[in-house]
Amino acid sequence: MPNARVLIDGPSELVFDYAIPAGFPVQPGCRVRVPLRKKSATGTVLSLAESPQEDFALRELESLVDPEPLITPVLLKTGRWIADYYGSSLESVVRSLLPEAVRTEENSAKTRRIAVLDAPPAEDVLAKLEKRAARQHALLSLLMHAPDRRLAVADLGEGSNAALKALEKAGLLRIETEEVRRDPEADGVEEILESKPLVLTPQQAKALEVINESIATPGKPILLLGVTGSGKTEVYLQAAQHALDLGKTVLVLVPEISLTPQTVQRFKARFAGMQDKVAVLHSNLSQGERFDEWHRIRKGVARIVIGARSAVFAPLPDLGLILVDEEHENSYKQENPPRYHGRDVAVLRAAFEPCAVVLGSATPSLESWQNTRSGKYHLVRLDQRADGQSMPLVRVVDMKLEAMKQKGPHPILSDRLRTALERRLEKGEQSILFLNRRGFARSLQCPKCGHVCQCPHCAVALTYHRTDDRLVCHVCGHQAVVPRKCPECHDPSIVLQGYGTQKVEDVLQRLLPKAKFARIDADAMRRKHALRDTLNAFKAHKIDILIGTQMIAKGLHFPNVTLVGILNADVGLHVPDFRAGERTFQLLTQVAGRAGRGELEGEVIVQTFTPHSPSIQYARQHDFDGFSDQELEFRQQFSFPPFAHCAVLTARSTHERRAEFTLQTLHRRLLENAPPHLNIGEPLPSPLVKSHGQFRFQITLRGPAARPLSRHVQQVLEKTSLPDDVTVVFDMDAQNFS
Ligand SMILES: Nc1ncnc2c1ncn2[C@@H]1O[C@H](COP(=O)(O)OP(=O)(O)OP(=O)(O)O)[C@@H](O)[C@H]1O
Ligand SMILES: [Zn+2]
Ligand SMILES: [Zn+2]
Repeated sequence: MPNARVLIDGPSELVFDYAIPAGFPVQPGCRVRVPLRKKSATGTVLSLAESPQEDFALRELESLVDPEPLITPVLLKTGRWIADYYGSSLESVVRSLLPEAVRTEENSAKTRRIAVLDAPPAEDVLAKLEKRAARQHALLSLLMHAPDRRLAVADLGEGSNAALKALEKAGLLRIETEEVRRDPEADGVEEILESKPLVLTPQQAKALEVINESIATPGKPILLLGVTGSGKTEVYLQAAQHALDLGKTVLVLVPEISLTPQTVQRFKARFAGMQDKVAVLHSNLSQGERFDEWHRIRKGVARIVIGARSAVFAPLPDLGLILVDEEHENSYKQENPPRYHGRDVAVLRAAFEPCAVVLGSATPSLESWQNTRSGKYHLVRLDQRADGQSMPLVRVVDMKLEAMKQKGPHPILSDRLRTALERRLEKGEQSILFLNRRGFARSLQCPKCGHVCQCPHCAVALTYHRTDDRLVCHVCGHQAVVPRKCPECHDPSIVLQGYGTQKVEDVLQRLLPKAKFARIDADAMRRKHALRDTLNAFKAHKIDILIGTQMIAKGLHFPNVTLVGILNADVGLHVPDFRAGERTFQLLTQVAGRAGRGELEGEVIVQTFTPHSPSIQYARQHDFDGFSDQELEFRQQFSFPPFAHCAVLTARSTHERRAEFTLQTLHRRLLENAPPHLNIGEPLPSPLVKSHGQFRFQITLRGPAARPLSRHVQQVLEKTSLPDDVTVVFDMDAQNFS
């Protein structure tokens, strides 16, 4: 007799085996009620298996919570693959498959009572009631004229209960219970106008045809490489419509819901006619809303689901199409267990379903690109802008020369960019200024001794925030007062180095006093709806110049923007990560792509201290092929992805020595019986040596095949007992090397 292995709900990750009573239709993925100590609890069946020891009697399952398994067989299969590939516990995977809100019973469906009139009452009954029971008569008349002859009891007024009871007893009406959807959009202030499909360009039509064929007969994953403004979104919309027309459902993944308001908006607008069939899964849904949306999806009521990474597990039945927008974004990689890559899981799920899957980007990841070269993926290109506009002209300004000219080490604005901004103001056109923030914040440095104010917990420079005159750590949030003199040498002339978006805004305000500015960065966008409001104001041309960080690089479309300035293009190049060049190329191409998206021609000005770096030069020429050719050569030469799988093993502890020692032990064991061609790096301090009060050491592993690498590390971890105060993290296909 097999037993059921059950993951008990609750934070403690308990897993127990239970005997299955005869005739109980239990399957993996079922929700069950089980005895636990002296109480009963709920949980999820992970698997059915013979227990190794038969000598003690297992307790029996009490009951099934839902008659059918909540986790579909395809998702359970996907989950097992994730657990194996990424070296995560199956429990952590099940937690992703069934969100907390769905597993907790308190969130059970919300219901309300409805009075239903199946048929209008006979004339004489009505007449009698009119004389003897005015209240009952009034209720019946109300119901007779209500839509579908149904009314919520709560809407009938306080004093109606007795009358309702009497009518129900007399068999004149029924009271039934109905589920109420906790609708996250219910208080929606946004009015959505339905958009109509556009007539496609020949390239778009060809792309749509390939996708539609794949919806009918799922085959290889499709990589849609379309330059910025080529109309990828329109292709997604029409492909989604096609899948719906065939009675199938659609899953749309975006990098982050809050950062892609325009993409989400366009899906809402196109499917405005069936708004109750669209589910948008954001991170700020209440538990009740999440519960309801999940069940609407599971039952097939919601036909299109839009969400970030974790929506890849949305339990859509009859899935016909998965769209992964901006597939190159590293926010698809989950940085907590299970550390899966949402795009890769989407491809896998599509193979299991089977259904069509489309990965779209203007700057595909080199992993996906290499998959088209090796024939694993099908490549479809859109190499022209949909509105026939040319790609914007990109000029590169050497800031070393500018620094000499302006006689200061950190010029913010070159003469060329300033003149260009002025010209736009005169013509009533809009501009976007982009500031690359990675590793380049505003820090406090002593000009005499060079001391930099650092976070005591993270060993990174603290950033100055003017609004509250404080120093803040951008890793852990630690705050400190601004010193009036250098803590090291007591010199009072301690000064600010570098600049942030605030500084840029101040300088510009001085140089261009007539212009209206707005800032988009994590600080300015903390207020709810701040991003949406600012973007709307920009669209309505209440703002001339928008200044922002990474947050403005994605999917924005403003026809009146003719100038994009990139203030410090090369900052991201100087980080210890083999993808630094790729990231810089992607960012520059995406940001440059915001210019010239309307009738007017666009111009891009890139300020850099390293004007000849390949990432900048290829981005300047909009040359993805050129960039990827030379970058792939470098990757192949040094055995980096996509020619190898790369993983990071990190040990963290508040005790520096213990973290280091643990990692050295693991390193020794990894070297024993290693699979062939596995490259095991030396144990080293992580680039971010200390974070949140913990010291960090790491080993980078590279190997030609994923499974042998992942299994080898898992085997070593299983047979090594770790000290309690050391945490070891295994990150397969790591995206983050800090
Ligand atoms: N067939 C078409 N005819 C006319 N206009 C179109 C067509 N397809 C798309 N457009 C318009 O072209 C503009 C750019 O399209 P869209 O934003 O879909 O491009 P994209 O490839 O998704 O861009 P990005 O990757 O830069 O976000 C939009 O205003 C869109 O409405
Ligand atoms: Zn810190
Ligand atoms: Zn000093």
